[in-house]
Amino acid sequence: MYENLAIVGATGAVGRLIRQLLEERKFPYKTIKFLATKRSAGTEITFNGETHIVEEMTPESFKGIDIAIGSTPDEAAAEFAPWAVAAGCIVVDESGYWRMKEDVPLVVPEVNPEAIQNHKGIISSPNCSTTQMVVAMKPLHDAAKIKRVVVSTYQATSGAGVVGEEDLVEGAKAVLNGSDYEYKAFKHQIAFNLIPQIGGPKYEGYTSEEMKMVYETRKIFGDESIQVCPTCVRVPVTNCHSESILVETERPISAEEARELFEKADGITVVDDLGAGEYPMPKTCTGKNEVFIGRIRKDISCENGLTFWCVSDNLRKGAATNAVQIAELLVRSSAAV
Ligand SMILES: NC(=O)C1=CN([C@@H]2O[C@H](COP(=O)(O)OP(=O)(O)OC[C@H]3O[C@@H](n4cnc5c(N)ncnc54)[C@H](OP(=O)(O)O)[C@@H]3O)[C@@H](O)[C@H]2O)C=CC1
Ligand SMILES: N[C@@H](CC(=O)OP(=O)(O)O)C(=O)O
Repeated sequence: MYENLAIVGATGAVGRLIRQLLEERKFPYKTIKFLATKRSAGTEITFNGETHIVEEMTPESFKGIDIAIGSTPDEAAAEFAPWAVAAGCIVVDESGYWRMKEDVPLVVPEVNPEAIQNHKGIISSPNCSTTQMVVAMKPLHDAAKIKRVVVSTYQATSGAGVVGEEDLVEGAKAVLNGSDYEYKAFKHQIAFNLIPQIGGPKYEGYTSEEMKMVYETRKIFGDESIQVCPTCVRVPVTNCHSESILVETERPISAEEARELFEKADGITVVDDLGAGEYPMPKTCTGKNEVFIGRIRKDISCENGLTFWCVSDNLRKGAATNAVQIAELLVRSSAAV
């Protein structure tokens, strides 16, 4: 039984939502502790009506813990996961640090739930832009094998954590007031602007965020032949990542067939009526756990192409919801033993 939980990075943008989701989904537990850095140690958190005090994470924090859900920066994840595993705990990690390591399953429950069985103590949750894209790809890939994907992202500022959210709001106020504001999460002004760079240079002019979409997609589908060409852009939207996705499949898929496949798929909601002005938008998808799809249409430039618009809450399905779903899979698998 997995009944003793630790939430690592409990005070961050993703950590706050993990707490909320565990409450919303009535996640079963006996004990729970909330960990962060010295900066937040001592902060009071109310969880399921009880007051908890945030503790500073140390190697001893994981004694007696069965599952730790981590949403910390990469460096902290690199440090704490081995401590937790040594203490006999299973780590569900949100950071980028463990995702591509051998022996670490990279799991999206709607796509490859079976992969959790191969864990050796650490299970990773993918990058937020990758997660919503692979949920959308799954029914099309099953039906007609996706050979190639061209994706452009429109990523919200909450993707850069609590500081990213503040930068947009405070930066916009500064522009409107004519005052100065020093951006903390972004290299350029994000208010009333777009930034076509997320992450540092990584490969052949692509950024680290873009290459995560390439490598993680292949690992999740267990298919190294899938070609992905991404462009990741930061936009002045507080929450929800949007993506324009074009897939090329082995056999042609009509818009009608794609709509049916999406409608039947786990974790997808179709909102698609161009005439009525209905399609997913960040404003309507924020606070929801699904991946929303609209603007489904044939690629008029290519016989086997299909294109659509995809929006999802990056802090929920892109991070916290996916991690909590993985923890739920673990709990279900332990109950089945
Ligand atoms: N935001 C998003 O859309 C997504 C984020 N992720 C990943 O999730 C992780 C967290 O992101 P996010 O919530 O946005 O980031 P935030 O900066 O908002 O929060 C970071 C959290 O980690 C804690 N932390 C930092 N260093 C340590 C440490 N050494 N030991 C213990 N706790 C530490 C912080 O504690 P303190 O309050 O004390 O500083 C805080 O609770 C990152 O790896 C990110 O890449 C993944 C998918 C999507
Ligand atoms: N980099 C993403 C969010 C994120 O944290 O991704 P990752 O977990 O891969 O570092 C964004 O800024 O929108």
